[in-house]
Amino acid sequence: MFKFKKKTTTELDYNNIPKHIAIIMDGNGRWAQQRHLPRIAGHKKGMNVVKDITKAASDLGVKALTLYAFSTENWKRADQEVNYLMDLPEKFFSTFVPDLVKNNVKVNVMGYVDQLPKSTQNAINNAIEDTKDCDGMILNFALNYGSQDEIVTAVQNIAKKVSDGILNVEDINKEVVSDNLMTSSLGEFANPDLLIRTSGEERLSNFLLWQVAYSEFVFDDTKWPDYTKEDLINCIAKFQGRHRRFGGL
Ligand SMILES: Cc1cc(N2CCCCCC2)n2ncc(-c3ccc(F)cc3)c2n1
Repeated sequence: MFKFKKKTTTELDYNNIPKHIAIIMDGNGRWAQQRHLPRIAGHKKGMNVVKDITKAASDLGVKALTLYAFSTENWKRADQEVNYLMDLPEKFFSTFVPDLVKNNVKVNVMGYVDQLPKSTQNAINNAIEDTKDCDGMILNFALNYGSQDEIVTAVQNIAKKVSDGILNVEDINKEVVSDNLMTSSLGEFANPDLLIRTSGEERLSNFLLWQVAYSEFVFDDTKWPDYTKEDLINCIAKFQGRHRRFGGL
């Protein structure tokens, strides 16, 4: 049931650290279930792993780290679990903002934030304000996010610009679409170089569908609550071990 990991030291090429890493932090519920704990115990442990991996990624020189924290589909879960999850951003920032500032990490949140509880929105806005002058790694939380909704919203915004005479139909291209996605605030780091999904599932689950067109995917069997800096390094090593092509030879 519990796999003991062989300690290995992996050498990374620090000239080829993926600039933007996106992570689907999966396996929290199953981690708790295997230990006969309530699901929220997995989320609680998972939040502490977010802190560890944020620090690890920043130390490794990652420029942007996107974490899939809550999808638009997660509202279907039990009320008790959703209520607990909605408190996590506040809990995270109440203890971690000083560390983020110390590590020069800038907070960004993408998703339909206006649909979240006001207390959650306030915690997010305060953290964004407190870290706005940080110019190190961007910690980008996907919260109440869904890629298909994101694309529909982008199409609606572009159509409005055309009807308002701001944009001509023939001027709509890939850059215009990208500029209207929620990741546009990440600038040159909008598209992940590496997408990691933990706990062995090999699905995108409506995450960054447009942005991952040329990303490398690494699926790690480790459940998120057990994920460590060593696991992140191993995933980056797999990324570095692949010959990356952008559609060319
Ligand atoms: C809903 C949710 C769940 C959540 N889990 C812990 C990580 C595993 C995935 C599920 C549970 N975490 N962890 C951190 C946040 C968070 C989100 C936004 C923000 F601005 C600051 C922190 C979070 N949010």
